[in-house]
Amino acid sequence: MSCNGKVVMDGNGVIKNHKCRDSDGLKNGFDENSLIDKYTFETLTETSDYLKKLVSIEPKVGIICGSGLGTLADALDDKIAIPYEDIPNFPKSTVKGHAGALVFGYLSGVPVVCMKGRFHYYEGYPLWKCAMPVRVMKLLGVTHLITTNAAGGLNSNYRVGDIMLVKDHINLIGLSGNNPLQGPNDERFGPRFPPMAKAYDKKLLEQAKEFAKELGLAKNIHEGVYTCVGGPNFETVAELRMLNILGADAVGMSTVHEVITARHCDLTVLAFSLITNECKADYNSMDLANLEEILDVGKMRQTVLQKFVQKIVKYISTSEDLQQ
Ligand SMILES: O=P(O)(O)O[C@H]1O[C@H](CO)[C@@H](O)[C@H]1O
Ligand SMILES: Nc1nc2[nH]cnc2c(=O)[nH]1
Repeated sequence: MSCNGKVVMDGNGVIKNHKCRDSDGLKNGFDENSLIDKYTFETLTETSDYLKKLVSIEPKVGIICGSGLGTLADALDDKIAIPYEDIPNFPKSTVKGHAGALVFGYLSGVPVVCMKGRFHYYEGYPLWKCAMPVRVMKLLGVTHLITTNAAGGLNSNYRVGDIMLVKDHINLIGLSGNNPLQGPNDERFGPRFPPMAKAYDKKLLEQAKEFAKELGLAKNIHEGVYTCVGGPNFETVAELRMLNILGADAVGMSTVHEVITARHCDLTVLAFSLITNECKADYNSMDLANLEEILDVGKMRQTVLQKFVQKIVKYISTSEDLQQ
């Protein structure tokens, strides 16, 4: 369970003052030897056990709904929604467009669990905490993660409403020394030094591209590189120019730490961005990104994206190549 005592952490989750450990160092779910106060395997198992007792559905696919994409969870059959505040050790959603519930149910007959609302670094949560639900999904039996986001299009060929399948990422936050896997490594989740060169499953990506075409999105589907910045402010013109030079096609404030955590514990990953705004690296441009417009684009695409995700989930459940 989470700590009720006084804990003072810096922005990276590094503890400054912790007054509520017991002698085994794990009473409150934290590892005493860690400079970073991360949940242990046991703490996360407490969370997954709580959910297993509450819900009989055994999810195979985990879905993370991006900003304005919570309606992906609405398409589930036989839904059971559990508010984050009722789940032990779960953070709370604080951003508009992220409802804050874990939704269990079936998509195309396949048992799934959806995060209707994700956690962002700019909300004040350290990266490991933003990504902790991915480990809970793993402990629930999930083998595949579909993570989605709203993102600004850096690639000049991208238009609002397009979908970018993520083929790779640039972990800007990680390259500057902040990573969800920081701190002691628990081999029960995965290795100390996980490779990230093939983080996004190529076969799943190719298949998703075909599904997008079947849904009439041939002109709107791309594959590209996503980059995650800390936020919450949108980028300056100089920053957009830098991101273009780095080779990023879309920019957002999420997803990368989830994918790293998922690959670390060997989940197969598909990620896609809904391009909600075009990032104009031009001082004369009058287009300024704003949340309302971003959420509107999610609404505009909700029906087709529900069908898109349904097709992907069905494919995951039937494709032998993807069985783990
Ligand atoms: O990445 P998701 O959660 O879709 O949200 C994106 O949209 C928000 C900005 O409006 C930011 O949180 C950005 O990361
Ligand atoms: N950082 C960032 N996140 C976004 N999410 C949606 N659009 C944007 C954007 O332009 N920049």
